[in-house]
Amino acid sequence: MGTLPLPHSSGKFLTMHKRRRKRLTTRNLFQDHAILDDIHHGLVQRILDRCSAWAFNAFTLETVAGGRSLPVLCVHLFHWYGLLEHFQLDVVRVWKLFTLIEEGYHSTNPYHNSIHATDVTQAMHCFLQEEKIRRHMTPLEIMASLIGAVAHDLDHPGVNQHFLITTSNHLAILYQNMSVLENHHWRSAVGCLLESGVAEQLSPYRNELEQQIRDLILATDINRQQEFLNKFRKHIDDNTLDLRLPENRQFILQIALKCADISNPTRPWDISHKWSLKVCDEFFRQGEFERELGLPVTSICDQQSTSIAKIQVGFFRFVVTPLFSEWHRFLRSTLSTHMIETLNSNRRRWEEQERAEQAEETQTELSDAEPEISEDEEPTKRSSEASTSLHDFIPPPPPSTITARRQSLAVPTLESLGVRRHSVPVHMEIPPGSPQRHQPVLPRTIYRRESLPASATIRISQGRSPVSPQTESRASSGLREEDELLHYGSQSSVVSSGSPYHSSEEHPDRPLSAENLLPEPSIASMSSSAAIRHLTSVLHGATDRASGPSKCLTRQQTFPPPQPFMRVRYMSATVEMSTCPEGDTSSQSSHENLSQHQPASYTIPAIAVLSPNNSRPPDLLLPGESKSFSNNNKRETDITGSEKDKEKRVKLSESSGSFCEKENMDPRKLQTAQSTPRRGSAPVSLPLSKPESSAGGGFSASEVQALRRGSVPIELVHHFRSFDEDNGNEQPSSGHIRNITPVETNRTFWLYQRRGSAPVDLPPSGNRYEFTRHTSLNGKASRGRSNKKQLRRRSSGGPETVTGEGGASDVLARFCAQAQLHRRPSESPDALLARRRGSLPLEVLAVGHSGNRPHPIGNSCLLKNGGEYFGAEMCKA
Ligand SMILES: Nc1ncnc2c1ncn2[C@@H]1O[C@@H]2COP(=O)(O)O[C@H]2[C@H]1O
Ligand SMILES: [Zn+2]
Repeated sequence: MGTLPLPHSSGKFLTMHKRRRKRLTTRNLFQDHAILDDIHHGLVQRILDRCSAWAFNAFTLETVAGGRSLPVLCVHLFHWYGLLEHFQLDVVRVWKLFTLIEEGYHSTNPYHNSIHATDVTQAMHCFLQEEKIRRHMTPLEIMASLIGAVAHDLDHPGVNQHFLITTSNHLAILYQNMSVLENHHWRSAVGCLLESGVAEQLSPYRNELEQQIRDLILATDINRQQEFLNKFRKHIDDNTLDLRLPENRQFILQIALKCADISNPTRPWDISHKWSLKVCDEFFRQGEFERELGLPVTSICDQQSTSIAKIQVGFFRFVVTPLFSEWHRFLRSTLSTHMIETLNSNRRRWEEQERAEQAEETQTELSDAEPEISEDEEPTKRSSEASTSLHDFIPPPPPSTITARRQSLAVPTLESLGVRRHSVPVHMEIPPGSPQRHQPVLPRTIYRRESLPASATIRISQGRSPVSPQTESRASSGLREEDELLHYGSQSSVVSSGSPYHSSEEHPDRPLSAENLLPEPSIASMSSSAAIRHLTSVLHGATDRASGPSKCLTRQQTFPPPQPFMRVRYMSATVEMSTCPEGDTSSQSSHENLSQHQPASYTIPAIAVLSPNNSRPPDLLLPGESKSFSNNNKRETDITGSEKDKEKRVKLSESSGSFCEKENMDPRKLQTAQSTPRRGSAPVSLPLSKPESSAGGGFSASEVQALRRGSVPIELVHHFRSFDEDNGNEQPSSGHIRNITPVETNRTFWLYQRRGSAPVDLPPSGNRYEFTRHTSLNGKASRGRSNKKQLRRRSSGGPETVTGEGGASDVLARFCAQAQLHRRPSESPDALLARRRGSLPLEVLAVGHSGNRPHPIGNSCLLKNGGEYFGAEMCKA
């Protein structure tokens, strides 16, 4: 057997440090004047005001927040719960934390992107508001829940654990095939906490916080569904969930996050449907990767043999309904009743669609001449016809899994070494040099054969290959060989010595490489063996040290350091900030390593400059009377503390100088820009002449149209109409849009110039530009990037662009009117132009701009207004 010149493990693992970054939001608009704003402040506020409603639409928030729904929602919630005040957190660091998390999501994933994180976090927030839960939770638990929810899929590569194991991805090796993704998500979350400096501010609580986040994120491993469900059922049966006990609270939060993670089927149909399409898009994309790699295609990822409706019916039936039934049994609330009803109604719609598809298929089959099916083809055909089964979603654990389940990062046992699963199909005997390696030479059945322990390999290869009579009959009943084989340990972990294909060190020529086939090298490329050793030692070292959260593991330690310029975008002032304040000497070598790449100092986002005071608005405090909150917390609400704080932040802002406008620019151009500061979101080529006087000293509509770039996507109008209808509000939507609470002009942040939204290198406005969506089905658009200058949306698959035709001008006019509202009376048009309003005076939106008073924990305000939770039917009822 010759050696195959395959790309071996020197590939870069492009995860958080080097993925394509979100770009500035620029929407598609085929009009002479660019009239789109990054952020629609009033709309953002309006959505945030209703973010406790189950009808929440994360896609809409993503659109109106200019692709920043994640930090906008999270900072808002942190403030709303009073966590900033309670833990004396610097809002700048908190903003940075959520920005890092947002950046850590792959915007190219159709489903596992930052909008999913926003959605899950909002669902978690709704659950935290449930009376049964709310009254027991401590601030630390609330904070852990929010961070756990928002980071629960951080740096998700858009393929599942099975794919990572099959392609011997270094993460699978690092985490020994156990909750591979979930382990990675929580380690990445810890990295963000450290890098943002929030961990430093939380040092008294850090161990506990990290532990809670870990428990929460690891619980989202869908492979552990049955384990949690059984335990949950038993608790409810025995009535043993006394939430005064911390361990019970932790367990309920785990269940809550699991529910939040798969709550999309319980959302109103239009939202739920959209999520269904997105998740299937991602499944099918993985199926394409598998096919390209010549791997057996995972059944639910095989677009040729299944359908979206089939997947949904299976998922609703086998995964969501069992969990939500128990969740409802536990909560017995209006919300849980509503969720179950919506789930059932959505499920009926998918079942209907599935029936229609089947009827169509039958008709086609009847009208076509039936081709003869050979014996060999039979199983494939049958399996493709079979409906989705439980094990397509949740592989059954091996018998010993529940009791002997290995903790993440546990040292492998001899037994586990003995049962290592090969990462190639056991029947696949393709010589290393063969060009067939990269071709789908296997008969395209859905049988997975790659995950066998050595013993099983032998047994099966000696038997009637590839399908035993038993499995054949299972296949015809919708179950597959893989279901059987999974009992050999799909969850059994592995570190590997036995496998000829395992270690990149011993076998640099990998039998299969995804690296050169996949458009996103982040999915499949491998770390070098040295890197793996290093990573493992860092992680194991960290675990061993504290048998808990690591003190000094930063993202830079886990992966190569971020390129410095990537951070600059978010910065305007520079402060010295140690990434590892504890200075744990045991990890010094890693730090030394890193320091070579790391910039000596960290910077803080422009918001410190934009609004020095908004980190602690006086009206948004956690209620002192909350009993649970007084536990183990040293709240300082005295004036001295506040003053000190203010001073500290003002200092930060002073040091920032005039950099505040430049976070959206290519840092290489910063210097030039300093002398010619940008002036907001108008296209740079737009002549900024002073308009003729108009009535009331403002702009005429056409002038404003020429000057503003903002507009609102048409579908937002529909959204607000339907949102209000859903919530039993009869006011027409146009009225709502006109009545959006205007930004209060006396707010501090209006004193600051807005941050621009037009990329500085935008070509002159006379040209027509090509705008592209960031993602498309199967990410193809993003793969075939041309050299042309393209403006990409920052958001990933949020609701779409607006063309500015027809109704858009109407909407625009209203927004122009709003623009006038925002003016200060004495302000000249030039001053208006000079003021920059876009790019998120971030928490300003979420915090400073809040029209409503908060609903702190312990306050039953939201529950009183129960209609806010639900859609129209509930309200009417
Ligand atoms: N509507 C859906 N249809 C099918 N699978 C889903 C759906 N929603 C979520 N999932 C799956 O459930 C998993 C829950 O954990 P993840 O978010 O990691 O990945 C999710 C998807 O794989
Ligand atoms: Zn998820």
